[in-house]
Amino acid sequence: MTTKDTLFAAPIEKLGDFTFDESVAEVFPDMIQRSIPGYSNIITAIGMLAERFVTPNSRVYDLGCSRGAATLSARRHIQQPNVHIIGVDNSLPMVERCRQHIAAYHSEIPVDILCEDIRQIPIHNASMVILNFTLQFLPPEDRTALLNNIYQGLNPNGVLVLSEKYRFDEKPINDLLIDLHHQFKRANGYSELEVSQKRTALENVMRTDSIEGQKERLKNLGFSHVSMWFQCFNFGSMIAIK
Ligand SMILES: Nc1ncnc2c1ncn2[C@@H]1O[C@H](C[S@+](CC[C@H]([NH3+])C(=O)[O-])CC(=O)[O-])[C@@H](O)[C@H]1O
Ligand SMILES: O=C(O)C(=O)Cc1ccccc1
Repeated sequence: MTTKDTLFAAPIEKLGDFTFDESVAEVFPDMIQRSIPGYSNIITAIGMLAERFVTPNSRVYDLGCSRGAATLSARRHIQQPNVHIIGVDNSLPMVERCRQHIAAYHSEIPVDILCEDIRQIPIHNASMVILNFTLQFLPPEDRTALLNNIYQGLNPNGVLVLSEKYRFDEKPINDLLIDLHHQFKRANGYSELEVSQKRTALENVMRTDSIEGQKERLKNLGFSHVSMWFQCFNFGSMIAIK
């Protein structure tokens, strides 16, 4: 059912920028599980947070939903009536697989998966918004506007779950955490070549923020409570409550 990620296993002569194309969408569950430390714990916790924060008659947005792992975790745990989940991703190969995956599980809670840019969609009546490793792929200059749109669309006490790869201002710490992440990937079966080719492919498309900068931005937008709830190496997830 899941295809193994070998996309960077052979030497690639002209290494282009990483994109969420057909080949990435096909191997994505294996790729993300072997690449992001704590990924499955974060998916589980998104379900737990949905159970607590999602209110009756409200919406849940999963922005950059890929194949729908966070959407499904949230949907499994929501107990409230009249909730609608909206997943958004601008990669059609992801969206097609996401729709199939979601249709395979029965639930009373409706889910719409939109193939759109998350910078273009209206957000209203949200009790929960999920950005699980998506904001890091937006151009840095577009991030604050999206977070503000989310803030405006959240109901009082609504929650944003924001998971990201982070950079650290102290060089010895940054180097150490990047190195530990690469060791984690090696332990999950990626070769030195796979790690280094993917790192190069991601260089231009994934520009990381600092934890402090992210927290400050969320506070400045008006969020009442902001906290990291998970960190492993240079990956982490925070909650921001309106
Ligand atoms: N501007 C954009 N508009 C819409 N989608 C976008 C945009 N930019 C990137 N994406 C989409 O954001 C997703 C990021 S992956 C999220 C994992 C998922 N949340 C998970 O919980 O499994 C994270 C990763 O690969 O590290 C991809 O599917 C992109 O197509
Ligand atoms: O693989 C990496 O090095 C990452 O930083 C995480 C990741 C996971 C899936 C797609 C793109 C980046």
